Amino acid sequence: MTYTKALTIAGSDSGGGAGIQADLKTFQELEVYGMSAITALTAQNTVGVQGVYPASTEALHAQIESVLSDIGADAIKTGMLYDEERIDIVASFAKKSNFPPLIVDPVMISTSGTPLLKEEAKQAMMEKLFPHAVLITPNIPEAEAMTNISASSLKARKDIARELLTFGSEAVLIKGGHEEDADEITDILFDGAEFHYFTSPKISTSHTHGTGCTFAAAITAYTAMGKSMHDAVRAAKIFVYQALSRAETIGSGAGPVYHAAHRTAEGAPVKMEVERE
Ligand SMILES: Nc1ncnc2c1ncn2[C@@H]1O[C@H](COP(=O)(O)OP(=O)(O)OP(=O)(O)O)[C@@H](O)[C@H]1O
Ligand SMILES: Cc1ncc(CO)c(N)n1
Repeated sequence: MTYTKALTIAGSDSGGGAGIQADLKTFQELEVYGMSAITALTAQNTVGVQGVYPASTEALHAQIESVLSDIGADAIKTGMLYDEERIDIVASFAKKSNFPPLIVDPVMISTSGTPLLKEEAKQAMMEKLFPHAVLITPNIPEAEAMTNISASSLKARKDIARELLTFGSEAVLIKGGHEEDADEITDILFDGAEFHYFTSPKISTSHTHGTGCTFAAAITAYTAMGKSMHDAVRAAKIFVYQALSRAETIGSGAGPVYHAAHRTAEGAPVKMEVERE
């Protein structure tokens, strides 16, 4: 059997719910061989982030070089990148012509409010990394922070998607998990030609830690398998819906999603619509 392989370049979440740990769990659940390059360690649990300890730039460079020069990857994902120096390292690899499809989850701030990317590195991420990505996956606060457009309406979210696409990624996915007072959640995928809407009921739970990482990791795994972007997003949305629907209490705060839920779950109520630009 030949393995399908994926690499995550992200921060470690000691609590196991987000970051590298969520990515590797997701890859494994989807039978994709997972590898990691750690940008920073976080001391983190369900209550918050107690500390952030960046890996040296030398260590980050060496991890990516080790993995790609020997094992290789069918798709790569980034999560927490911490600062511009570390973005530069990732971009120096991503520039190479044989670099695998890159999914950039533009992680900026933890749910509990701790910065995971330095404010001054935001522009560098947009200008230096987005042009190499097949997909970027901002949530609503990240999309707003990158464009200074309030994402309050569907029209505004479409404008945000159009603006973010100008940075050069092949597609943009605006995630709707932060939608307040909603019964349904819609994620919008835009590739310059079509808007695809993926809608599911909103699950009422406070255990949403790691949804964004898990979603982007599942998209990366399905991309590594060779699915089209639309099919990868659809399959990943089902995976994360199932993981959220089975999230149990762990710790005293916002617990993690349950990555193994798809093993026993039967489907998920995800509706899809498409609209031409
Ligand atoms: N309560 C919910 N019910 C159903 N789906 C949800 C819910 N919350 C998030 N999702 C889905 O989970 C995925 C991740 O979206 P979200 O906007 O929460 O990402 P994020 O904010 O980056 O995650 P994180 O909480 O890890 O920072 C999307 O597909 C979104 O639609
Ligand atoms: C390490 C890490 N990456 C990403 C997130 C965002 O969920 C987090 N809380 N921690």
